[in-house]
Amino acid sequence: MHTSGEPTRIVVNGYPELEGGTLLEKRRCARDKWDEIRMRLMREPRGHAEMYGAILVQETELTRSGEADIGVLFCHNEGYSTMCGHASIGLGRFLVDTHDLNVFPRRNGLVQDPSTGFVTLRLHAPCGIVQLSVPVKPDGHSDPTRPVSFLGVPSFATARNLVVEIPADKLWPSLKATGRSTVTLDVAYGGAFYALVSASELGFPYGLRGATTVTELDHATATLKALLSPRTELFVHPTEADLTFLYGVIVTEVTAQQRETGICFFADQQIDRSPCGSGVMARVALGVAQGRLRLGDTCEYDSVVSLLHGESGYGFRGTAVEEREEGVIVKVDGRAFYTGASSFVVEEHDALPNGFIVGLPA
Ligand SMILES: O=C(O)[C@H]1NCC[C@@H]1O
Repeated sequence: MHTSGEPTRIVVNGYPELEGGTLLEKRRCARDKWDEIRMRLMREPRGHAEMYGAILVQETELTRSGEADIGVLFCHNEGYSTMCGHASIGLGRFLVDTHDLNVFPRRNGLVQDPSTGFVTLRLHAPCGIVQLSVPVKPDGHSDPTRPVSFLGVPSFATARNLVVEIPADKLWPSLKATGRSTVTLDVAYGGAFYALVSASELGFPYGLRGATTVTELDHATATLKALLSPRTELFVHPTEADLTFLYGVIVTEVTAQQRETGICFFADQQIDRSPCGSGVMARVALGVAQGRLRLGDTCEYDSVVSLLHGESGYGFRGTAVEEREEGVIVKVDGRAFYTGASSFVVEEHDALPNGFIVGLPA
């Protein structure tokens, strides 16, 4: 499927049983024991450097306790993420539409609210529960004309106005031109940790549509990620050590009243084509912490697709729904579409069984 242009390759069949009682243990098992499957599905020649995947996990500790309907692991060009909004939006439609109980054993337990036409389902992601609301047509299929929405895990800011010194040999031309060698940014969690930095802070006074090249943005965000990642005190999750790492850097730009655009570089400098659902959670939580957004406020988020190709209308909306002690509950909505179905094979004599990515270490 794709969500605002960002792909989700949903693994429905053929993935081995994962060891571990909890979803995070299963995530470790996928990484340590079955990583070649991720490589085969994500990387060239079956995938590409920007491919994204969702591996369905029928049984987790939260499906057993009745708190979730199904589990999921997310994967990308480098490993396994802890949250993914765009894939959750696609999965909402897919799980409503599949009637294969081998794929989704609890499918028949889903209930449609007759007053709204929405089906609610609870996805157990590595960061916690993602509660999806999926619009359904009278014929029982998901409705592609209306957005899917989800309520995410509590989101919060961990650093505001953090000044990062860029070493002279790492400065990029646009920052150099400003005469500055520092960048001020924020860090926030939305199921995964993001550094959030405005385009003008990076030295692009005309914003993301200005003279910016993707290469320069790639260099700037990779530099920030390398400088920030060792500062683990910025990425502390209150309960789970496995969630404690910097996942991405989002370059943001305010384009109108409660409307923003941005480019999210995540994992190994993958560029999210969508506005990044978990990034939207982090951005809304930061907006609340800054007093820019209040509970009930909605902000629209455009993405790289609208920046580069002039498309609009396929962004996400983020709403600050509730403030809890652990963080802000953010509602995100967006639209996903089917792109096809595939079967993949690796022949016995294939010299490149696990694929490769041009430009990254094989
Ligand atoms: O929408 C999201 O949250 C994701 N998209 C790719 C990177 C993030 O995991």
